[in-house]
Amino acid sequence: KTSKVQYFNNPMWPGEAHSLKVENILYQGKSPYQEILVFESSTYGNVLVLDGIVQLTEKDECAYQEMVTHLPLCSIPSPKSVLVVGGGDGGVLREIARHASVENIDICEIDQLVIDVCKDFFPQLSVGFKDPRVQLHVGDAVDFLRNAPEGKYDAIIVDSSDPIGPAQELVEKPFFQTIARALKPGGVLCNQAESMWLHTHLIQDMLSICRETFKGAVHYAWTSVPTYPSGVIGFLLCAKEGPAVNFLSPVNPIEKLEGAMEAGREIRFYNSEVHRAAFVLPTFVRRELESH
Ligand SMILES: NCCCN[C@H]1CC[C@H](N)CC1
Repeated sequence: KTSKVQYFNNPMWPGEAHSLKVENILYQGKSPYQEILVFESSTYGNVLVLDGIVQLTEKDECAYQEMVTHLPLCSIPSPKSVLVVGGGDGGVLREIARHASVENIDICEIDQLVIDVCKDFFPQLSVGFKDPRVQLHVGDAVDFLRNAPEGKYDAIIVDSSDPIGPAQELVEKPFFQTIARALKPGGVLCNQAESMWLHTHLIQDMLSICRETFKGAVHYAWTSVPTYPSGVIGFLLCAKEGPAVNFLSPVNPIEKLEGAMEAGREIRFYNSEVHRAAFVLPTFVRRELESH
C-alpha cells in the first residue's frame, strides 16, 4: 500500500524518489493547471500532492507556513498590507492572521480547485480564508502584479510550487520587477527558494535577479521540512530600498504574535531564535551563493 508520490525522473530532483505510506486516497482530480491528489498517510496526516509533488502534509506544514510568513512579517515594525502569491491551501493566510497590525490581506491563487479541495481536506489550513481581512483574487499573479498599484504592500509572500508547472514564470526577472514596484519603500518580499542541496544554480540565478531588483538587504534563509526533497526548503528575503530592514534580528517579536491568536491555533515551529538561525548558512552554501 506504499505510493511513490515523487518519481525518479522529476527534473527538479533527478535520481531521487520520495515515498509515504498511503492509508486512503481521499481525492484525485485535474484542474486546468495541474493534477491534484489528497491522501491520508500513515504517519504524516493528510497530504496534498500537485503533479506528483508533495506540497504539504498536516504533520510538518507548520514549519514552512510559519517561516515563509513570519520571517518577512517579523522583520518590519508594523505590517499593514500584505499580498500572498499562490498559497491556495490557506496556511499562509492563517499565519498572517496572527499579526494584529495587518489590515488587508490580498491573495492571488491561479487554481480555484486547489482552494476548494483544501477547504474539504485541510480545514486547519483553509481556516485562513475565514479572516475578514482576506481578499481572494483567482487568477495569474503575473497579471495581478502587473496591474497592482505602485507601493501598495508592506510585504509580499510568494508561496509558490516548483518552477516546472504553473509557477514557471514566478522565478523570472520581470515578475520580481513587478513585485518591487508593488512594495512600499522598505517593503519586503519572501519567496519560496528551493533546496540548498539540490538547486544552488536556481538559487544563484534568483539571488542575482533579486540583488539587481531590490536595493535593500537580500538574504537566503532555510528551514527543515522532512517531506520536501532533501528535507530542507529555502526562502529569499528581499527588502526594497527605503527604511533599512535587518532580517537577521526580528523587530516584531514572537511574544506579540502569541497574543494575537486570531488563527485559533498556537504557533508550533517559529520563534525569534529560529528566525535568527534560519539565516546561518553551511560553508558550501555560503561559498556557492556569495561567489555570484
Ligand atoms: N503552500 C504549500 C507549500 C508550497 N511550497 C512548495 C511545495 C513544493 C516544494 N517542492 C517546494 C515548496
